[in-house]
Amino acid sequence: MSKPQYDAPKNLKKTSRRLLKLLMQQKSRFSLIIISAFLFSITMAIAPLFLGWGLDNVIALISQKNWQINDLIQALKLPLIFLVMSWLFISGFSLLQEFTMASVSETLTLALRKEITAKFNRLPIRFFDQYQTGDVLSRTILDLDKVSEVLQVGLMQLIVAILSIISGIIVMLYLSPLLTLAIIGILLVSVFATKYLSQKNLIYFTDNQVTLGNVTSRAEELYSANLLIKSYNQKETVTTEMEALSEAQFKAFRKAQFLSYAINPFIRFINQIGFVLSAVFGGFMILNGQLSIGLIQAYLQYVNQISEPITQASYITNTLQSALASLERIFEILDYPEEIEIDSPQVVPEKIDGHVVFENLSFGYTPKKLLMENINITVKPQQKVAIVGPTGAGKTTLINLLMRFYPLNQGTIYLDGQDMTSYQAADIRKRFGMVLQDTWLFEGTIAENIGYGNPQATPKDIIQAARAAQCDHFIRTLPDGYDTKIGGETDLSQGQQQLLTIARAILANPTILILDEATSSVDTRTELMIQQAMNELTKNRTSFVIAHRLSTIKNADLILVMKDGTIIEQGSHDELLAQPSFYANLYQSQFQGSDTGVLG
Ligand SMILES: Nc1ncnc2c1ncn2[C@@H]1O[C@H](COP(=O)(O)OP(=O)(O)OP(=O)(O)O)[C@@H](O)[C@H]1O
Repeated sequence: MSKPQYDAPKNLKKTSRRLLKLLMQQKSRFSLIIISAFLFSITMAIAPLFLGWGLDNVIALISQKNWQINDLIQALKLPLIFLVMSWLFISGFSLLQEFTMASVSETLTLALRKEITAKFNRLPIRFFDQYQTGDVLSRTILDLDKVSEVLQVGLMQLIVAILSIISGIIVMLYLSPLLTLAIIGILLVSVFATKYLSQKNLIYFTDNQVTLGNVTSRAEELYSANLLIKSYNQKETVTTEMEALSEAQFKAFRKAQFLSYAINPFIRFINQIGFVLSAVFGGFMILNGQLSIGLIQAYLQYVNQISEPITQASYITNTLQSALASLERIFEILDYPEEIEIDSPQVVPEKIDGHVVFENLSFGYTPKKLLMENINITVKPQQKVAIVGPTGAGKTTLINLLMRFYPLNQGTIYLDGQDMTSYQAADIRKRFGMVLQDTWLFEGTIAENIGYGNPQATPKDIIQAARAAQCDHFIRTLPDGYDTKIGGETDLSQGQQQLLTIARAILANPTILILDEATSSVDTRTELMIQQAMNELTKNRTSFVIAHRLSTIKNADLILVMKDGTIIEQGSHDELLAQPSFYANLYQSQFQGSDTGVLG
């Protein structure tokens, strides 16, 4: 897994604008939040005045000598009613805005998640070459989670904090401008302290995320390569490595936690200094008759009420920034250039003969370096093409180009005389079937796995395909037959898995078939069964086989011999052997006298 980057966003303005645009898609709910937060802050700003009013009424009453309990009730009645009402409003608004914000954030996250999923289907293979699986997962899971969490909590807090600060300061300025300016001065110190500490904290948290990422990806490797580790006796090395990574993660976590717990008490201490100073100055003002006791008590409540949001706001802006950086990483995937399709594609004809022509084809994975140049191949309908050549020769690349996984630098591939790019890639790919060495079976029943490429297939069709692929017999010996679940208790051998994928391809009934013969050795009987199944599969359709077995190569109508990215020879087995050739050399060195040699 590549290291996650939880740094500041590269383009703060642009990303914030884009986020706002996304939020504006839920305009009514977002407006409700703003209105509710506004009313919440106003009520918060007014509430202390009611308490002050009540307190002043009580002080005025007890300074008279003859007062009755009824007088006290009268003095407190109205202020208390207003106070209770304001607290009810505050709770109501708080509930409303938090609930609505959670729903806005979840809707936005769901929309992003759906957009990413849809995007994956449109991304070119080049994207998957460029980004590692771990990186993509961390963007689509961790980053998205972070955005959702920060939006839900952080954004709401920020909106409320800003509005509370503004409304609080307005009332404070009204009560005592001089004292308010002094308080703001002290609070600014705590703002800068918070900003500084939370930035440091973010760095520690980033470290924590990175070290956690390292531990996770190493653990992932350990599980998947467990067999390899055991067979190479690497247990100790791996354990030491894992311990070192876990140790580093522990240290980073401790640092991050310590600072995050230390920030609040420290900031609260500075704020308390502001509170004490206001109390002292307030005392003088009461003595000088400038303010009543009730109003000073209200004023002190304001100091508390704005100091918390002020420090909170400076803390949240950092968290928001890191969420914006996460969002940027998600946008990077969403903005990745998609497979280029022509504007008005041709409809793929119902019947395709499978006549394939590569004409003057050139291709390179990077624009600067060409791997293949001037490739010309003609394959007649229902021919079997064997592609052979040493490792890295370009066999897979040729198949990738046929499947339109990469755009050509030059040249054209024709299918039944029609330029393949005149069809939509997804439409034309439906006519191709692929059976690769890495058999892909998903968690589900055997029947579901075979029926994957043909949703309309009946159980009878599935059994028929399994028979043709020589796997009906072994499926019936399994505890639940075709309903046996793969991935649980049932472990299938490599050969059995290969047979199932062949059955799947037979059922999908593609016009053109791509086969990557397994190089791994299976027992002779299974090998024979696979061979028979493959023969069944390639019958009556054009097929391209990355061939490793001599029997396949000998039976092929056309052999393409590849070396260093190019086709150096082509012809039938007999044609190629009839003259001195690279193929003849390969054949003599690897196959003569044996029928089971492996080529490529
Ligand atoms: N996605 C890629 N990006 C860049 N270069 C690549 C990519 N895939 C393959 N190559 C390079 O292209 C060349 C041909 O690779 P290719 O996989 O087609 O060979 P191959 O004949 O199928 O090999 P093998 O028999 O080992 O599978 C190699 O030099 C390889 O390093």
